[in-house]
Amino acid sequence: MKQVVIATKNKGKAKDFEALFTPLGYEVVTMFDVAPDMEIEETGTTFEENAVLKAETLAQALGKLVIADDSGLAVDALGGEPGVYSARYAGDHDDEANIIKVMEKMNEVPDEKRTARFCCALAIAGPEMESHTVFGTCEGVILREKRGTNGFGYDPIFFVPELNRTMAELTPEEKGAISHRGNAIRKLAEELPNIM
Ligand SMILES: O=c1[nH]c(=O)c2ncn([C@@H]3O[C@H](COP(=O)(O)OP(=O)(O)OP(=O)(O)O)[C@@H](O)[C@H]3O)c2[nH]1
Ligand SMILES: [Mg+2]
Repeated sequence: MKQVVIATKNKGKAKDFEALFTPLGYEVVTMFDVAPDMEIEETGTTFEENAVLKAETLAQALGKLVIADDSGLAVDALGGEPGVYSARYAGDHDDEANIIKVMEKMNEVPDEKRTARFCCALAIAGPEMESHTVFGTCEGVILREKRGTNGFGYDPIFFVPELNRTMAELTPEEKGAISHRGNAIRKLAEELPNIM
């Protein structure tokens, strides 16, 4: 089976990528498989910078084509927070603490001002190419309580108006069809013939 290497250690992301790449005939390989001991510090201030950092670091180590994802939640009423700090907003990769922090900060924010978007920068890097990034978003509204158990991160409080469900109430396939990650992957697929 053809493989696609994703520079991630996030199992939720890996599942999202599997839902998107398996139908195309690709096996998703992550850092757990190819570089379990590697730690890549995310020192960038934008999603794009961090995605390139992750993709180039792993591509260089493996001598292979690699895709990386840097993503997060941008809440309008919080001036775009948690943004690039989404994974470490309250506790490091503590989804529950991160959700509680967002909900507490938004306690006084009325329903019509609770708009937000998920953002995803994907970078593709390899030994014989210039790195390239694409960006995908998904618009939604932050709820006052959690709904659903699928997905990861902030999915249970991210309501998608068109589907009348939270991200955590969608199957991986349904999420992929509308998510920031799915939108970014579709853009990358469109641009691939021009960049390689
Ligand atoms: O509810 C969510 N549904 C999503 O679809 C989603 N995508 C991103 N996020 C949040 O943003 C952080 C990314 O930070 P991030 O790009 O640095 O990834 P990460 O540190 O988790 O893994 P890695 O890929 O860096 O190894 C994640 O941890 C989450 O908190 C999401 N939350
Ligand atoms: Mg990270």
